[in-house]
Formats: sequence, C-alpha cells, structure tokens
Amino acid sequence: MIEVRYGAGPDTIGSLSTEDLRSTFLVDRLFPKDNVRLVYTHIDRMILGGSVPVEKNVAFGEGAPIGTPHLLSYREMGIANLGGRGRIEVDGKSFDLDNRDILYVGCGAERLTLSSADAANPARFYMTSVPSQVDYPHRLITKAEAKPLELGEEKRSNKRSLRMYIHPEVAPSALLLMGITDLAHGSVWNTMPPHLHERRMEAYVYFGMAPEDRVIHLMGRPEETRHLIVADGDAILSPAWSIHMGAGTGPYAFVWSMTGENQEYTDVDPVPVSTLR
Ligand SMILES: O=C(O)C(=O)C[C@H](O)C(=O)CO
Ligand SMILES: [Zn+2]
Repeated sequence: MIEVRYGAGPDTIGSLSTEDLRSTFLVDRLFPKDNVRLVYTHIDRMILGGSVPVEKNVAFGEGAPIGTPHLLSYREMGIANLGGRGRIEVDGKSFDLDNRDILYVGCGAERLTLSSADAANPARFYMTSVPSQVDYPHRLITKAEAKPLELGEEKRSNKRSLRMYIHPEVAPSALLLMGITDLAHGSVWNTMPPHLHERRMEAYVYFGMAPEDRVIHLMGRPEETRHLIVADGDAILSPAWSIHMGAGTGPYAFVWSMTGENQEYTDVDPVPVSTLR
C-alpha cells in the first residue's frame, strides 16, 4: 500500500483550512513499528517512507503500487537511520548503519530488508526516493563522511551544522540530494534566511524532539505565508514555490531531501525576513 498526495498550487493555499493544509503538506505516522509506510507525492514524484523494525525484519520493494516491476526499478533512494544501530540488506548485500548514517540505494534494487541491532534501542529508518535511470552503486555514507557546513549565528538563535550526504561532492546520485541539519544548543531557527528554489522541491522530516515540543514550520509564498505545527517524526512537503523555515520550542534536528532540475545546492533565492507577510 502506498498513500498518494497530489499537492496544491500557490493560488489555492490561501483558502486551505488548517486540516486541508496539513493533509496536503504534512505527513504524520511515518514510523510504524515492524512495518513500513510509504507516501507518494506528485510534487516531483518523491516517495517518503519510514519504518521502525523492532521484533522482526521489515522487507519491502514491490513495484505494483507504482506500476513498475520493483519499487526501485526506475528510482534511487536514500535511507537515513535516525535511531539505534540497524542493518539494511539490499538484494543480499548488508549495510550496517549507526545513528545519522545514510545509505544510498541505486536504481534496480529489488528487495530491501530493514532490521535493528537491539530491540531495546531500535533503528528508525527514514527514506526518500525519486525517479532515476542512472545506475549508481549502493553506498553507505557515514556521518563522518558527510560534508559539513557550519551555518548561522548564536546571537540570532540560528546556529546549526548542516551535513550533506547524498550530494555530488560526497556520494553521486541522479537527482536526489539528502542531508541532516542539527541545531546548536539554544538555537531554534532552521533555514535562515528562508528561501525559494524554483528548480527543486524539498521534503523535511523533523526528529530528535521531546514529545511535548513542536516546530512551527513556515511555508507558502513569501507574500502569503502559512504555518504547520510539527511534532517529532512528522515530515513536510515543500513545493518549489514555497519558502521554508521553522523554529522549535526545544531541541530538534531534521533530514532534508531535494530533487528537481539540478543538484546545485546554491541555486536558491534567499527571501529577506522583512519582506515576508
Ligand atoms: O538549516 C538549513 O539552512 C538547512 O538545512 C537548509 C535546507 O537544507 C534547505 O532548505 C536546502 O535548500
Ligand atoms: Zn531549501
């Protein structure tokens, strides 16, 4: 089973109720125990998924829901481990992932099996997949191998460390980009200044949050913003026409994934906060 989201255009966002906005742009219940949940968005045909294997292994890869022999017959995928140590088997080849490692799975993979090393501290796998017909090899990218960028300032409450994992300078892919951003202690704002990237969509999943905390995620056209209140494990779909930024009521981190016309991380148009409405 795969849930399908059709998205919405910039002209309709103004009339969406809170519930409509959430069911269009927010994906919750993404981490089922001993199962996998996949959500297909027509925003650049990205698939988001999550799984927490605890008592048993979780296998997936069937292509029937998307009309291809296998899920990844014509797709590539990044799988981030946001929990305890875990293992991913791709067609019989095993990869062990520590917390904040990401596995790149190239197109053509048929069967993936997820498992945890310790049921008391299970792996928490988050995945994003986009169309690809380029045969890049499967590859584990550890946190230490990711390319770090130090961003923001403590005095502006937006100091953070961004790590690029699936990126041309680290691990090549056809069109998927994937990385993790950690907020510094005491900083609350991500993605400052907010920006647009007309040539790419983006998906975030927020994690590492206490149950009582929330991130106030801002989206929409710069002149007509909206907000989504986001809990731990919720993902946000951010179309090319939407700004994105957020502030948390407590510590948090997030995985960002992008796809579109290019993989130029710097192909963005910053939007001064003073011009937002
Ligand atoms: O905190 C940040 O800044 C980010 O993580 C930025 C995102 O990666 C992004 O929006 C890339 O376009
Ligand atoms: Zn962005």
